[in-house]
Amino acid sequence: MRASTPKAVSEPKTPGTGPAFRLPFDNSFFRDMQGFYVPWKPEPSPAPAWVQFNDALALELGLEPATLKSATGLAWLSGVEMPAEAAPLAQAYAGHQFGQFSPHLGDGRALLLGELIDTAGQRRDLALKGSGRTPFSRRGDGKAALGPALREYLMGEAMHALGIPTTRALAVIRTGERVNREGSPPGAILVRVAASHLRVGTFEFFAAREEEVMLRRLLDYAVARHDPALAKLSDKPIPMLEAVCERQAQLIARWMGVGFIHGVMNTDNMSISGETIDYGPCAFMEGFDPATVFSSIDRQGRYAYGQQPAMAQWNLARLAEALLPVLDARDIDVVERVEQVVAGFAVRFDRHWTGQLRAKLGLAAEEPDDRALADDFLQLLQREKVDFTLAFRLLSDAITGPDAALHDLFGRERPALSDWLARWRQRMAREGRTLQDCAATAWSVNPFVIPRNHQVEAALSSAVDEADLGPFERLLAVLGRPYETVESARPFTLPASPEVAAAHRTFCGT
Ligand SMILES: Nc1ncnc2c1ncn2[C@@H]1O[C@H](COP(=O)(O)OP(=O)(O)OP(=O)(O)O)[C@@H](O)[C@H]1O
Ligand SMILES: [Mg+2]
Repeated sequence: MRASTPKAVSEPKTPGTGPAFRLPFDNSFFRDMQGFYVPWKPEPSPAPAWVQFNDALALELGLEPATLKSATGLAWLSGVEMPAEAAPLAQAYAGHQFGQFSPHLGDGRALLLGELIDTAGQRRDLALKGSGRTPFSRRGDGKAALGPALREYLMGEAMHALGIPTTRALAVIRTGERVNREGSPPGAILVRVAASHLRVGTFEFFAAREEEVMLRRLLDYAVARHDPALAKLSDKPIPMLEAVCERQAQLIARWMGVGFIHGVMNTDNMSISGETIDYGPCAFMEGFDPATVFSSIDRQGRYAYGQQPAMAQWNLARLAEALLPVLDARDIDVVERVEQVVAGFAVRFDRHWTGQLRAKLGLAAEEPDDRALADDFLQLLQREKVDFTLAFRLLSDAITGPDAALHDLFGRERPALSDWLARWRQRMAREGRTLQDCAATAWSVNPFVIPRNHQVEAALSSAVDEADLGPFERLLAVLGRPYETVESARPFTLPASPEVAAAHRTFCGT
């Protein structure tokens, strides 16, 4: 650990001695993991310019925003020049994409620049996405368009503010060239910060090549980085698999608690660290329906909202398979134990999901019928495709306030809602806590505002088509305080559905 490295990047400049500041990288992956990557340089951006810079994240990394936002900082993060201590590399990985195995994916448009130790002592990757072709690019151009880069920035910040583990963006930079996509949009680089870029697909890459020694090294590296408490065990694969299952079970329950649909839960987009990674065609669900899909490429609904736990488990089974070569072959029960761990994901998820739902209903005590109570509410939502976020927020408000707005939202299901509310209130009376406390529980997990797709798209089209970042920045600011009732943010709580929006507007006066 290099926690004692100067926190800020500023250092006094002595004329003629090079840059006035540094990025204090400590590149464990480059150092320890030869054979897992190709050293590679980004393509220099022809005319780079900042589009977004994340001051708060820079500070978390121990970097001075003002210093990094200099011309030198821009050159470093746009491929024009490499910071002295960077060791840029493209990582190898494979992956199951929509069920099909691709043995050779890897960073086709991304590069790990290096690792930084943040102010909390955590190791974080600093990577570029959209920085040009690499040996893994296949037929791709190695580029990213400005719209999707800004989308990833916004979604990552929204998830972070919601308290959900996620990769985040330090910056979005225009490269100064147009990319070969529909409408020839501006090209961009997303500067991404992650607990690591180890994916389920990283293990699959070496398992498919039957590289047992490499798999062992990868396992040791992943454990040292994400589960150091397990590092001393002589037999690490099963405990590591359990730890990854636990993190994914928590993550998927948190996603579903805010209506998040990842959209491309391929094994190459599932992180070993338990962070959300790759905000491709993701979105937040509005009207509640577990079959909701956002991605046009997901025609079968494989990654629909309600499929996410099953798909996470499927991906974890692929991780388990990839670990088989490093399991103790003398242990005849080993396959059975691995199967139990993967099957155990469902139990872990269920526990976290029940916990989420309980909190969403304002409950803290545990009663056996809580899950049925919550499921009945979800069924009511599903019948009329009621807006998921509004319903739970208005339900939270109804704990200590009036419930007229909630009734309006349920349309024809109002009588059924009244019956359900009566049951819920009886249950809450047994909490042994004040209603204010119950409301505080509910408000802490039921966001007031989420990134609604129609608003995200409008903000992105202003940014990309009209070079007006105002709407994007206003949305970003609102999403930074998702659980607070901020009166000026009411317009951002409106769903896409005109009927629901109209009813809500009437009620809220927005
Ligand atoms: N424009 C591109 N050029 C080259 N390779 C690409 C391009 N777009 C995607 N790929 C590669 O295709 C594979 C799957 O892409 P996917 O969209 O899941 O990842 P990504 O969004 O590029 O990156 P990440 O998962 O790091 O966020 C990856 O190997 C990725 O590097
Ligand atoms: Mg990806």
